[in-house]
Amino acid sequence: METIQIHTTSKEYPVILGAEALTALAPFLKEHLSNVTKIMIITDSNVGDRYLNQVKHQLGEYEVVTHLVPNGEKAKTFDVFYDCLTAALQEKLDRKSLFIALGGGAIGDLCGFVAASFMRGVPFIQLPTTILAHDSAVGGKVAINHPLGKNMIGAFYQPEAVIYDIDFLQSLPAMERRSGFAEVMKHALINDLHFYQWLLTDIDNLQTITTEQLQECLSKGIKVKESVVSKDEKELGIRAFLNFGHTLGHAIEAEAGYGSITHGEAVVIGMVFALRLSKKLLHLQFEQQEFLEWLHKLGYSTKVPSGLYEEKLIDRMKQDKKTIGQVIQFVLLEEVGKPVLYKIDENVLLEELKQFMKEESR
Ligand SMILES: NC(=O)c1ccc[n+]([C@@H]2O[C@H](COP(=O)([O-])OP(=O)(O)OC[C@H]3O[C@@H](n4cnc5c(N)ncnc54)[C@H](O)[C@@H]3O)[C@@H](O)[C@H]2O)c1
Ligand SMILES: O=C(O)C(=O)C[C@@H](O)[C@H](O)[C@H](O)COP(=O)(O)O
Ligand SMILES: [Zn+2]
Repeated sequence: METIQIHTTSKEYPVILGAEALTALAPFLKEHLSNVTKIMIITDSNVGDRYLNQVKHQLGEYEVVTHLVPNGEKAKTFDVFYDCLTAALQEKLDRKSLFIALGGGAIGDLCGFVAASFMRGVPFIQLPTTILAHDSAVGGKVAINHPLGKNMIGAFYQPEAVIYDIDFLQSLPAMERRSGFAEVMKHALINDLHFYQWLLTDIDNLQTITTEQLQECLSKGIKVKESVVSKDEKELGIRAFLNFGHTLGHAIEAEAGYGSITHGEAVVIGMVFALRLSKKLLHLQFEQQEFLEWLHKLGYSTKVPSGLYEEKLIDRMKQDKKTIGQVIQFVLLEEVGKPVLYKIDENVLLEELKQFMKEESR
């Protein structure tokens, strides 16, 4: 088991990562949150059916209630958010109560926002169950979606701890492995050429990846994230680099309908496009073909899903949180490990996107 300490301006907390990390939960509560009155676990049925009893067993001496929400992106809606708050009030949670997010990024984002809002803020702990959550559980971005844009309603609100038991990852379906691994690639590409090269040479199958390799990927990814959020918790500057691949990725998710493509699979398409722009506009030296072949071998599609239109995607990008005064901004790379935020003219972007969608659909 490994502990990675996250330092942000508002809070410091540990990520406890490894096999059987769940056993660290009760000792953590005893040491740091000894006066907890009640615990509400927010989870979904995919995760709850498999792991809820194990978690409850660890919490034997506490008063625990569970609130079940829809699986996946359907959890990040106003209605579900409202229902969580209603359940918390009905269960008489108070300011000394604790929320636990048991699940992937959707559960973490929702539960974190519930915790941030309930009585103006009560503590929460993240128990991630997906690869993707090495990203989402760290750094304190919590949010729900609006039909007009991804993660539009939310807060920066840090957890008390992230307890990341990698035994939970064994039941992840292939599509969710791909989704999560996309954020591992992102962390490598924006921060560390050696990390990227190691991924490219050592990881060729996400189903047979070893526990050691997986833990190494998660640990390295979390350290990249820590190095960014410790300097810029609220995205006043460099935190935007963590949005590499997301300008187009989020537009695809919203335009396709939340949940019809996984977050990571949309981000992969966004990264491919951002790398292409980086080569064209910033003369990035990068073996794009090698990257594409690796992605295809791992099972990713690098095409924008059919039925989506360039103009509509551009409209979505104009509502991206990085867009200021209607000017779209992309995270591009000058080099692998050297990201920049780049303002891009809408007409240039439209032409590039048209070309990309034409070539990638061949
Ligand atoms: N806050 C952040 O910084 C941040 C970072 C990246 C992504 N996100 C958000 O995270 C969300 C995606 O998270 P995700 O990829 O973890 O997906 P998810 O939480 O939607 O989970 C994906 C699916 O896998 C199931 N599942 C989860 N764990 C499982 C397990 N161990 N075994 C079997 N099934 C399991 C879930 O029930 C769900 O159906 C998106 O909404 C994205 O916007 C947030
Ligand atoms: O932590 C961040 O900052 C990120 O950008 C991480 C992203 O992987 C994540 O998808 C995040 O939720 C996107 O944030 P948003 O502000 O663009 O909604
Ligand atoms: Zn993301």
